[in-house]
Amino acid sequence: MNRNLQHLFNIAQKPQRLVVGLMSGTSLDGLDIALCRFSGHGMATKFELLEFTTTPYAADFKAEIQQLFAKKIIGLEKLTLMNAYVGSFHAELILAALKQWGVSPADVDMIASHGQTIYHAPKRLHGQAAYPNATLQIGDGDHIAVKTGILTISDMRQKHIAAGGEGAPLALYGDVIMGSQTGEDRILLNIGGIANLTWLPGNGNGAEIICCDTGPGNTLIDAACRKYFDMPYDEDSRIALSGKVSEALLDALLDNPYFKAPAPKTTGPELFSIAYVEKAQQVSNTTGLSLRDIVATLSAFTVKSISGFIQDNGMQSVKRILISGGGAKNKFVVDGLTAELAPAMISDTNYLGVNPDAKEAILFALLGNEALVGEPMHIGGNPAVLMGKFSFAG
Ligand SMILES: Nc1ncnc2c1ncn2[C@@H]1O[C@H](COP(=O)(O)OP(=O)(O)OP(=O)(O)O)[C@@H](O)[C@H]1O
Ligand SMILES: CC(=O)N[C@H]1[C@@H]2OC[C@@H](O2)[C@@H](O)[C@@H]1O[C@H](C)C(=O)O
Repeated sequence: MNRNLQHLFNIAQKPQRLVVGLMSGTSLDGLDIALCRFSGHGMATKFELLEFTTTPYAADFKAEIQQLFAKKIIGLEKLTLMNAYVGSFHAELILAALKQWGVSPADVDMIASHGQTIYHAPKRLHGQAAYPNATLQIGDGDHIAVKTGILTISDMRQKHIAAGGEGAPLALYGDVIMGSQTGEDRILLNIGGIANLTWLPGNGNGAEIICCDTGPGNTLIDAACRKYFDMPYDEDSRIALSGKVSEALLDALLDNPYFKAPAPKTTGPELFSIAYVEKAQQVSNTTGLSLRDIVATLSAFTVKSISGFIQDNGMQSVKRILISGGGAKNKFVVDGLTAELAPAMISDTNYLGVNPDAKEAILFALLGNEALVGEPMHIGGNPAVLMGKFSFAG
């Protein structure tokens, strides 16, 4: 047997596997690196998070990504260079993390890499009938595999699209495994740049499970903090808590067909950008609003788009909401959700033994494990496919 196939076969036969999961999200705050140990697959998956770190991106790297990020028109040379560069850079960050943890690359069975989303274009956003749903993550897996010497799986979203999905949210497959609880209606809510949630009804009926992007999470709050306060984000919601919500602007922000479209649906900063906010300000005659009131209103927008989705989609019986992602630290948002969705109990995914900051990196490690040893999961009408492309080190 060819040695690469033999290597795959050997790893798939092991009772346990060490997998590094990577996530670099829309917030561009850094690379999340999770070292996990897996056994089993599907609903019988057992995993343990052994190590986790977020390696922050330096300002110049962020600026380079931002030249491409969510932009309709960019330089093709820059894109080509960055595809290779991001893969190679992520490999360096993984090697540094492994060194710090005292783990030899030879002991890691697989890296599962999300890559960096630079453009997300579901049909509802690009609106071009002849073209399918599309999404693009850069940071080629071959560069990670060759530089680290570790088998790498990457580019997970394309198969989801090929099988009829929008390429997201892939959280569905991990949330069903990590969060289902017979007898309790639950929601797993990730508040990253974009917010997404998975509805897990306690009756165990897979056909009723919904996984969907609800709209902006932190992306607009972050963009306003960058633009108006020269700060990367609203730490501990200090700015929002010092401002006042403008109901007129909030109504204008919520007035978009995205919020009325049926689930499942996905979105990104391609739609929810500062331009979106400025247009809503014009429509609602609120261009004179104080900068603090804008941040307060954008924070309320995150709350209302999440709570509105839950109320409009028949999830009012939810007993427990478990939050992950950086938005779990946004007091304004969490308090707002608690008030809107009472009497649901709101906490974070520590309740499940899952570090809320690491959850998405764990998800990609889990999807890699599924691709290697699992079977396609049939959850309602969602694509039932094993996702990702294998890159061999040699
Ligand atoms: N102490 C804090 N107070 C308020 N907000 C915070 C705090 N810490 C982090 N955040 C928010 O969390 C964001 C980072 O979240 P996260 O890492 O989950 O995003 P991401 O993974 O890039 O996004 P996505 O899931 O959309 O890909 C920051 O940009 C900030 O908005
Ligand atoms: C295209 C893309 O990168 N989408 C991200 C983004 O960040 C949050 C939300 O939008 C979600 O749909 C998705 O990521 C998570 C990990 C997912 O697929 O579940």
